[in-house]
Amino acid sequence: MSSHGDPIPMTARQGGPLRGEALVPGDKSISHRALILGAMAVGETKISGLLEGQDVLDTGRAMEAFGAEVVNHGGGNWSVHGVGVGGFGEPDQVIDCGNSGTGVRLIMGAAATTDIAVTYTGDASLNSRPMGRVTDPLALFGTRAVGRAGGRLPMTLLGAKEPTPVRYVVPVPSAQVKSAVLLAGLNAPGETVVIEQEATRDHTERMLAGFGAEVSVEDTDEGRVITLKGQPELRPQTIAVPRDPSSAAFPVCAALLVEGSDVLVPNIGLNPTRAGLFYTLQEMGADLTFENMREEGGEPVADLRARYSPAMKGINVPPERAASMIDEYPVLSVVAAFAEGQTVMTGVNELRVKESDRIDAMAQGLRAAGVEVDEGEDWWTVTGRGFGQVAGGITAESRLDHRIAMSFLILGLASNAPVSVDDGGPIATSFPIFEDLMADLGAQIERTAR
Ligand SMILES: O=C(O)C1=C[C@@H](OP(=O)(O)O)[C@@H](O)[C@H](O)C1
Ligand SMILES: C=C(OP(=O)(O)O)C(=O)O
Repeated sequence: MSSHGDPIPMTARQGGPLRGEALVPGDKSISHRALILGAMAVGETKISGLLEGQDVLDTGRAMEAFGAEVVNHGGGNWSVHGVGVGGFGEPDQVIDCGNSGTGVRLIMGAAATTDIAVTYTGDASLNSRPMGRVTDPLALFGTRAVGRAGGRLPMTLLGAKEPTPVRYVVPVPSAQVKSAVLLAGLNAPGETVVIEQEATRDHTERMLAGFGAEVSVEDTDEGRVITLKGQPELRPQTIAVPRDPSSAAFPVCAALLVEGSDVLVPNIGLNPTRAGLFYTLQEMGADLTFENMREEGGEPVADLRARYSPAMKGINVPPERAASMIDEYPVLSVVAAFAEGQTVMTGVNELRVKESDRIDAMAQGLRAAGVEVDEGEDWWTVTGRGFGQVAGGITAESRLDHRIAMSFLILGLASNAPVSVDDGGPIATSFPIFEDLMADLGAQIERTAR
């Protein structure tokens, strides 16, 4: 994958307005889940609009290593011939999940309750991220894990021989942890119960129900209680993946910041557990509208229209909204740099354990670009300089983190001097068409000579 290869330095600079339609690729979270549940069903699942980013391709290869047949029919159409719950075979090679936390954590869960030994690894970013948050609950099923110090990859998981169902209160707001436990629960007899205190993205619950599992969700004083009946036969599905709101965030924020812009981003998944950024931008005064609201495949979708919005103001982003926009804080911090007044972001410790420490990565680059940023362990603030007042003129480190690379390039489209990133390679993990899509809108982003 490109983030393993030579760095791809890139530079963004001011140009004319951004205009047109931005057809962003399929949702990354839903794409991973479609491949994994397809591999756990009996028969052929058909997927259209699959994200063909490296993270998802790595998950597809992993499903093949477990014995599923994964076929690319072209044009975003894929099929997965599954081996059934409990049908995973032992891979004869290490499972390399590249840069993807979602990939490795969900796959660990899916394989944890089958009696096979699996070794996982990833790139330097993934191998520095904590896996104990997943292997701790998987141990309750009877799975054993041996990895590097601090629960880091590479790591081998010995699947439970006789899995027992689990009741688990998720200690951090993480859809990856919740999903790993639910996927492990699929091959445990009886009921697995997962309780989350803060609602996180619910694609796993929705898709499990779609594949015919018995799954119920109840809001109680203890939190959101998800109950799954183990050992179902999953029925293959036809899945149309909606476009990714987390990718849409980049052309949307660019349009808000670049003078004269008017961009339509059609058919975006607006699941409420994902849409927090768009409500935050509206509260800041963005000219952002949801057109043609509708339901598709059980998920709310709309066309987003974003226009240049030079009167945005900083706000306090409520901590209870964090999970619904967790991947969007880096690009929000860029918008906040142009707004008037301070933007306060609290309840965001999780940002420190993503592909990079995202608070530190954005704070360092924004400060170098002339923006005041203050931070604590689980909060940060950006003091907006106003439109036309952000200096830029930096080269930011992307730290093997696609969202950091794209966020700094968006900064460069509106700052006074160009902004470069040392490596745009990681962008291909989630948004492989980013450069072409932005160029079609009129953005001045180019690869720079090293
Ligand atoms: O479940 C998922 O698909 C994801 C969950 C989130 O991670 P956490 O579970 O670590 O919050 C998010 O950051 C990631 O991009 C995708
Ligand atoms: C955090 C992210 O992904 P993952 O955890 O799957 O690596 C992301 O895409 O922003």
